[in-house]
Amino acid sequence: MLPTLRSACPRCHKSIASPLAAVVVSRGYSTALSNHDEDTDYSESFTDIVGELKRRKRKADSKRRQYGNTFVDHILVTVRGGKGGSGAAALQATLKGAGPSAPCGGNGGSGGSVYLTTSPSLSSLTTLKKRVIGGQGSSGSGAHKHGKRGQDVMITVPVGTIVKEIRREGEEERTIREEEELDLTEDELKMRKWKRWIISHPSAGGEVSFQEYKDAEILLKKEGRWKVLTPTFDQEPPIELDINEPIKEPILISKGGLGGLGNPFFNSPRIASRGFLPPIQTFEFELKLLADVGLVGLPNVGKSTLLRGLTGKKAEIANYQFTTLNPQIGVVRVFENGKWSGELNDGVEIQESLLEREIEDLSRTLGEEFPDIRNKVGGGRNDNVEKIRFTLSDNPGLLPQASENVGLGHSFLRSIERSPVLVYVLDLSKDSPINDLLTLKNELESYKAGLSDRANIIVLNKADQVEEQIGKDRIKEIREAIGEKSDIVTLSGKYNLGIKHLVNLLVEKVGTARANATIEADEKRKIKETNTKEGNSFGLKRLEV
Ligand SMILES: Nc1nc2c(ncn2[C@@H]2O[C@H](COP(=O)(O)OP(=O)(O)OP(=O)(O)O)[C@@H](O)[C@H]2O)c(=O)[nH]1
Ligand SMILES: [Mg+2]
Repeated sequence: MLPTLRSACPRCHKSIASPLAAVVVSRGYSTALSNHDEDTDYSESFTDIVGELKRRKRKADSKRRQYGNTFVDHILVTVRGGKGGSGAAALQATLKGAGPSAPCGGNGGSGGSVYLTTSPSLSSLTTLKKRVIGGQGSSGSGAHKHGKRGQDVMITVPVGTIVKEIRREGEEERTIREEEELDLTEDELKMRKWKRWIISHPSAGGEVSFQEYKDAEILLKKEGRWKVLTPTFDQEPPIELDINEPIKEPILISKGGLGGLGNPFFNSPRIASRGFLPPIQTFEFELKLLADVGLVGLPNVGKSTLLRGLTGKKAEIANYQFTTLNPQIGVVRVFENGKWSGELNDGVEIQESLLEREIEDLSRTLGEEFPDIRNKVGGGRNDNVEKIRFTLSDNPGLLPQASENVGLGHSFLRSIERSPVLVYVLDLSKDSPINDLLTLKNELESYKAGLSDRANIIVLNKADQVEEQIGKDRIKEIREAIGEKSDIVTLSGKYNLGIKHLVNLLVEKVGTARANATIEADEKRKIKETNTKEGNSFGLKRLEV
């Protein structure tokens, strides 16, 4: 049953029973509105929407052809803070014969740093660049003008990302290593090093002398500005972060280099120093989605619709395969009165997202309030006391041979593997949902032994589209194939029917999974404590001698 929502035609502003009807008109199905002007062509005003539909379908198709390159859950990123700008060796302009001009070179600006933060809108590492470099500080110039600071750069990741620094190498070490192969004299090596860190202006008074360089080095060392080697992992442990909750203050992972000093700082006006080049760090980013419940199903069976019905989160829904390209996580809040966060008013249909957007666009055009498609639980917010809250991930559709990395393949299986409760979602309106179930089981099992049994809730969706007897036969067939060990829930995600039973089952399974996890963690802690007492903190028992 479609909801009856009041709206009006965008052209003539005549009242139409439902905005859905207006959309139907827009697509040329004018028979649906027989009492409306027949010679009016409404289709033009919606061509952009139809175009958008085509564009999205093309996008989904091309993503599918890329065989899973869209969901990135593991990536190596090289990061470097920005280089500091150089100091300037400038002299103040003086009148002819007025004596020596004073040094007036400004300092270089320091380089921008690289920070890490989280965003709730991300559910993949796709947006990460492979190289991230802080902005370079600009050089100082005459008249004591200091250079500008380089721009900071932010790396944004989803919650659930593990970040590990796996390599760190400074420019200085690399140069020293290369020089070792050149067979240079000590003086030559010294001169090369000075030239790396000091800018000299030999224009007036011939070459800059050894002594001038030496003095500059002593001064820079005194100021802590002489380039020291990058600390190794033993000296300064690598950065390791397990991001389980949103980051409040961005975390610094790579500091920008200090700017160089201008010539007023040195004994010789012909000398200034260069800005620092921070070391290159390689980070490994891995996304582990932290959902209590994972939905597993072939494409287009209604997983995203179910996520919406359970969580109220606006997941992408459309009637073509691979609408969902990245896992989506929503929070299911279940209240003491039996309601849950995504629960809708009775009879309200969960729309395909495009259709929903059309309705909202129409309301916007007409300056009306948005139709209340996503009603929240109950009227008053304080009516409900929360009983349990858990997360649920809607995953991209699984394809046969996913375990051999076909479709979104391994990356997606890796993420569902982490959910302690798995739910198979099948389309009951298809001829043989049992075959789909066997395909899913087979893929999970081939990926990891025992994983297929973890999914012990089977959701048979789209029950509204099946004749009663045919539906019963299909359910019977599935029950016979799987035995009594799994729960079967027949429902219609789209029309919000039968979901309550699923919510109750999920509450029970998530509760059990959490209790088991607590027991396991307790046991591990106890073993660790015993081992620490008896042996050492690495869990190795001390041998009796
Ligand atoms: N009749 C009916 N249609 C449904 C039901 N659930 C979902 N649909 C429709 O099925 C189509 C696919 O739904 P989605 O929720 O996008 O399916 P999905 O499994 O997330 O698809 P992918 O993201 O491509 O894997 C949409 O047109 C939904 O409106 C249902 O219970 N009954
Ligand atoms: Mg989907």
